[in-house]
Amino acid sequence: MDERRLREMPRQARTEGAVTLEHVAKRYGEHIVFDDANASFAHGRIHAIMGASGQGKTTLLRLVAGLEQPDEGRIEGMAGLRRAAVFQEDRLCENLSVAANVRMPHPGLKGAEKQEFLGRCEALLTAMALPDCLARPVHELSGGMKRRVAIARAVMAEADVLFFDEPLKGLDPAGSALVLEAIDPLLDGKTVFWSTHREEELALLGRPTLLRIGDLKRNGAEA
Ligand SMILES: Nc1ncnc2c1ncn2[C@@H]1O[C@H](COP(=O)(O)OP(=O)(O)OP(=O)(O)O)[C@@H](O)[C@H]1O
Repeated sequence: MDERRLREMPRQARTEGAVTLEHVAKRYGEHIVFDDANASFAHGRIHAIMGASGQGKTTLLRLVAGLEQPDEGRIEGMAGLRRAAVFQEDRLCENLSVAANVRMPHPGLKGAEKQEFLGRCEALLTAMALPDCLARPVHELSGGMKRRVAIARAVMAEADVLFFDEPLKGLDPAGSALVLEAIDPLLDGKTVFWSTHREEELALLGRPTLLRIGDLKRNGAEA
């Protein structure tokens, strides 16, 4: 990987405070996902959200991201913050090139700035073992390659808060380690919500705070 180049990438300022959940309830019909959830997630940290399938990891991320509203209670600490996400589906535009996809959050980039941005994307994708793919249409890529493009797009977006919902799904352990090593400098100082059910990702994430979603259902949690 081109370490020097990655380290030149701009970093976000650390944000003070926390995202808090206060007495949050969320139901789908009769199904109660959260009853009285209370939690605090410090800004500028990586928060690993762990739990078995169906426990509510995606629901939590969607609530904090503002894509769903709680039935009761409040979520504070997100006002005015820029968000980017990798959800379980890649949500890439299949007929567009990789370059066009990673540029989507930056529609105003032109000329030298655009070239400089694409140079940084190329360095990041190369570090993820995806060299020379910027010009390729996304529909030509494998599932694991698309995952990495979706992750690159999110970390290259100028977001304060990043949501990753099982982002390494479908990647083997070596590929997962490579991706995490590559994006690590770009997560610095950002508030990151990272959902997974794989314990081994915790070590790869460095020192994330850990929320087991079962604890959120039972009681308050602070991270
Ligand atoms: N739009 C919806 N309508 C009805 N039920 C839903 C909806 N979204 C989620 N649920 C239910 O809410 C519960 C929590 O779902 P969620 O997707 O948050 O779990 P998860 O922990 O992310 O699971 P996985 O690891 O499988 O992605 C599940 O029982 C699910 O069936």
